[in-house]
Amino acid sequence: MSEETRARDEICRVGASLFDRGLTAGASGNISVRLADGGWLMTPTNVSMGALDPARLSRFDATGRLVSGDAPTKEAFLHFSMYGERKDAAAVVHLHSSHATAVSILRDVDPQDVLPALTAYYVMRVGRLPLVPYFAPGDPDLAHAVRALASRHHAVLLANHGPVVAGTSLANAQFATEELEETAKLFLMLQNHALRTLTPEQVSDLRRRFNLT
Ligand SMILES: O=C(O)[C@@H](O)C(=O)COP(=O)(O)O
Ligand SMILES: [Zn+2]
Repeated sequence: MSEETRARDEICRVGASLFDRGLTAGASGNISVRLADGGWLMTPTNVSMGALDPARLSRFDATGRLVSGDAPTKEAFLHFSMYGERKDAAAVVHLHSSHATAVSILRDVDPQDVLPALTAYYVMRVGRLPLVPYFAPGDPDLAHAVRALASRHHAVLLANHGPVVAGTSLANAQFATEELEETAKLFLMLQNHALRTLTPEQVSDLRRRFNLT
């Protein structure tokens, strides 16, 4: 089986898994994968993550030209922004997962780092999470705003919208997105409770141990 065939199947399998577990509803969310020839596969616009067809994914060549498949996600430029700034990114996942999206709507969060270091696994998979100011979905200014953060952050939270996460593989992007969602859920459960978050020393220790940037 070719690398591209495997990538097509993996995108559809991951999309169905995310959809079936309620991590993005309706036709929300999008996924992309960078291929070895420098091109990309992206999910088409207006399609449920639960009903993706490997043969209909949007295929771009290495110059970013659409060469086959259905019309791509309206966030194609946002995905390209991530890849442009992160040479190690092999995949990008964007969801409207409920808890992360709820946090993206809270008024009093730190826009430099929206979620506290609640657990070690969150620090290991996500790290710092900046809030991208609100722009309409598909607005080129949204892609520009993500580009401005992407060299320093593989995960960002779009205000009043949802998370965007890059990974060195589709599995890593998926796992980090799921960890972000679980941490957002904990954060909301713990509102109005006194927290004992990880200390800066504990976070630095994790960064050293696991070679995190
Ligand atoms: O929120 C939106 O409209 C997009 O960001 C999205 O999640 C789904 O759009 P398409 O990928 O164009 O279907
Ligand atoms: Zn969206």
